Amino acid sequence: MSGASTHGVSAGSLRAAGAALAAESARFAGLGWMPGTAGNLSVTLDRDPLRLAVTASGLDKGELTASDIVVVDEHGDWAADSSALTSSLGLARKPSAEAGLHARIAAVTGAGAGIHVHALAAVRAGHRWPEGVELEDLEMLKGIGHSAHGERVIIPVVQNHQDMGVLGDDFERVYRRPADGVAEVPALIVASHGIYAWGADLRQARWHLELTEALLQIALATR
Ligand SMILES: CSCCC(=O)C(=O)COP(=O)(O)O
Ligand SMILES: [Zn+2]
Repeated sequence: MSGASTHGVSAGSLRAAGAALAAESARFAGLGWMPGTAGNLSVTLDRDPLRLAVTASGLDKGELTASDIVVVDEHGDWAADSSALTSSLGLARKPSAEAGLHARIAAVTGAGAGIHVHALAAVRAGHRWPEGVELEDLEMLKGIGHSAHGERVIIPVVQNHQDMGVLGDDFERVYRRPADGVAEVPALIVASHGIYAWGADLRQARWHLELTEALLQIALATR
C-alpha cells in the first residue's frame, strides 16, 4: 500500500504531515499555548477535492506522534475514501473537534497550513475588543503582510460556537480577501477561546501566529 494514493494523499505525504504537525504541536505546547489537550493543527494535502491532515481529537498536544493525524474532507469529517491508506499507516479516525474550521479556512484563503492555540493575549484581546482588534504603527505588522506605518490592520474577532459550520460562516463574514494591493489578515480570534492563524505552509502559519500573538500582547500592554 506504500505507493498508493487517493486524491493526492500518499503514504509519503501523510508521514511528512504527521511528523511536521507533531513537531509544531510540541513547540506550542512548550510555549504554554496548548495546555493539556487544547489546540489543533492542519496541513492541506489536496485541493480538488479538499483534503487536510488534521491532528486527532482529545490528545495531549505536547505528546503527539506522527500517527496522530486524521485525513478530513471539506467539512472536517473523516475522509472515508482514504481509509485503506490511513488504516495501513495506523492513523487515527477521530479528527479534531475544530477540523471543520480548519477546512473552511483552507478553502476560503487557500492556506497550506493552519494552527489553532489557546494563547492568552488573543483571548484577552478578543474579550476587550469584541468588534475586532485594531493595530497600527507597529513594526511587526510587516511580518503578517502589512505596513509598519499608516495602515490600520484589524484582527477579526468572532464569537465562540461549538458548531464549526456556524464558526465557518462567521469567519467568512469577517474575512477580507486580499484586494487592491491590500494583503489578507492571516489570523482570526475566537472570543473566550483562542486564535487561528494560517499560511502557505506550516512555517509561515507559525510565523503569522507568533507575530500576531506578540502584536496583541503589545496592544494590551500599551492601551
Ligand atoms: C480542552 S480544550 C477544548 C477543545 C478545544 O478547544 C481544542 O482546541 C482541542 O480540541 P481537539 O478536538 O482538537 O482536541
Ligand atoms: Zn480550541
